[in-house]
Amino acid sequence: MTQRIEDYALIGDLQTAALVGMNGSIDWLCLPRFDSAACFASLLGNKENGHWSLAPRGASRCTSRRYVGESLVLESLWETRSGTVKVTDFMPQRDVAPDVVRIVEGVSGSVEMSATLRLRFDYGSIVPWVRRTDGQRVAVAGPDSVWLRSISRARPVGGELAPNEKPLVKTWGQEFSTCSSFTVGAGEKVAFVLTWHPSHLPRPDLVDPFEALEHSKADWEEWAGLCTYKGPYREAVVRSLLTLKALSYAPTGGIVAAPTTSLPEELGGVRNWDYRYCWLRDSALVLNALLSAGYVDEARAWRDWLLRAVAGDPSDLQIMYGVAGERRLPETELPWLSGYAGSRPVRTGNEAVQQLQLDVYGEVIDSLYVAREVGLAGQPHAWDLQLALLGFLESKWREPDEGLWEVRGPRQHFVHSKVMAWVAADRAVKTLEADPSLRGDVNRWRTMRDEVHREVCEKGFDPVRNTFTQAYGSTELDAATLLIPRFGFLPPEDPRVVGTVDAVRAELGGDGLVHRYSTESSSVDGLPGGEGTFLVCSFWLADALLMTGRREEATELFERLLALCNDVGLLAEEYDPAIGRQLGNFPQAFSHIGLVGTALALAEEDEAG
Ligand SMILES: OC[C@H]1O[C@H](O[C@H]2O[C@H](CO)[C@@H](O)[C@H](O)[C@H]2O)[C@H](O)[C@@H](O)[C@@H]1O
Repeated sequence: MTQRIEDYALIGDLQTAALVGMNGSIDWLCLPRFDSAACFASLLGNKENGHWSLAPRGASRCTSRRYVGESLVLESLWETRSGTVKVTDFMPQRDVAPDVVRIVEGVSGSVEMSATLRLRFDYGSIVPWVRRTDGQRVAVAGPDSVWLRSISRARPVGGELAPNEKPLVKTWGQEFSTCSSFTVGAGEKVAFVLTWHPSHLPRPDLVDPFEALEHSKADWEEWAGLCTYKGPYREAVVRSLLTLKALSYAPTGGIVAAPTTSLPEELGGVRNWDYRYCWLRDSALVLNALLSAGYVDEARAWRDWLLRAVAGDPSDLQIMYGVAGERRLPETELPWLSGYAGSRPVRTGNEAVQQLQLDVYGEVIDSLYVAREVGLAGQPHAWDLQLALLGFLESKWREPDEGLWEVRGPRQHFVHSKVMAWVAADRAVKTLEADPSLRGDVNRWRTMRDEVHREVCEKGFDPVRNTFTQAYGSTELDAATLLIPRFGFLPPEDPRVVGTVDAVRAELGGDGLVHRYSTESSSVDGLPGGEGTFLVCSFWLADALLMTGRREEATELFERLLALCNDVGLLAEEYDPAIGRQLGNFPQAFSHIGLVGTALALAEEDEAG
């Protein structure tokens, strides 16, 4: 595909999401859930793998676009020689069936529009059987059916328009696609509604696109209005929060790491992973970000999702689950897709599900601790769960693991994993100290906390270079060690913290941003090739600079990162400064969590004087 990753904008309905390009093409859409097979997969291949384009005839890129207010309703403006049109794209919050609505509105003059709907089920591999019924087009293949309907509406502009003057949408089949053409004048509107439905069920109820638009705007605006953050960079913060909300799966409270799979971490490379699942780590951090902006309902929904997902023996805890808590996420490759910019393989599922990542215990226990601190009423079994997780961690923390970066090389004693084991024990101690009525032996967790601390400082710190290392006995560095002061493992003014911040910046820096670790040798992650700078790590660097008293540098870095957001405020996982492009899955929760965290930290510092 020729579109850059940052040329896409996100629309979604809290169960799945679509990517709309600046060229007017929806190139990614999985129905009915985030992790369902895509029916538009040209993002990871070519036009034949499914897309839905809608643009003025002959135009290749919209003039400008924006989200309407604080919503996920996308408005693209197309100025052409003959006139101007506005295209509004959104997914109404779901009643039963998922819909994608596209409304074309004439702004001035008269514009000839053309549209091509090429549905290819099962990630671009299955051409459906398309027929016309009840004035609609329906595409059917196996379990899937998709209905397409167009509705025209003329609005009087300086005079009455007779019904037969409504824009006429001509639709025809061509090359196993549905094509349309029509002309819109000022004030006229043409809406398309695409609806997915299980193919064995009768035709779904139809939504009114114009009413749905008003509801969608109102729903998103109402949600955004609950944000308690009023400080600087509010617009970027709210956009990030809306994006995080859009990554949550409303029926269960699960939160996906990103709505895409296999957007590459290196153009043409193999680091292409499926992020349409709920990582405990990513979700716990999303939760903290939402809580910090006043969103307690989401925290409750995720806490309840967590309790259901991890129910059972703590030794069976997985580092990620499906959106409804599914445990099997087998990794496979889709050989028929050529990959984004030729980056193969395209994968679905994620083998990292099998890994031991000790940090997740710390992240989960910390987020439940934060939730309790901000007043989320505890559930009796939430504390039982934490005790079970702590018991398991107590028996495991001395073992090597795959760490938060999910390396596919050999297990190591990752410093960040151990620090997060310390966090788990520390939060248990604090919880029991605050509420002695809770079941548990506070001294047991104090002992564990002290032992982990001692070991990390002895084995994970290089006194010669004055920095924490990536793993015990390793000479590699890791940007995750920037989190040491944030989680309270050491105070920010500790010389070992300051030394680590400087060393990470010097050795992992890339044009002012940071890589998560060095990929020069594949011995760490077991993968060939390299990757871009990691955006959440760059936000962590800004946080660490702020905490260590370098406010000006922190602000400068934060503003640099803000400038990397695309035109509608979205960030992928990584950024390659050499080619000036976003890389990796998009939009990624991690990056937006980073943005919210740093903005709020800067504001807090301001307030503190
Ligand atoms: O780099 C190799 C690994 O990359 C992915 O993991 C990354 O994304 C996760 C979801 O945001 C995040 O939790 C993790 O910290 C990141 O390293 C991929 O999912 C892995 O399969 C892969 O081994």
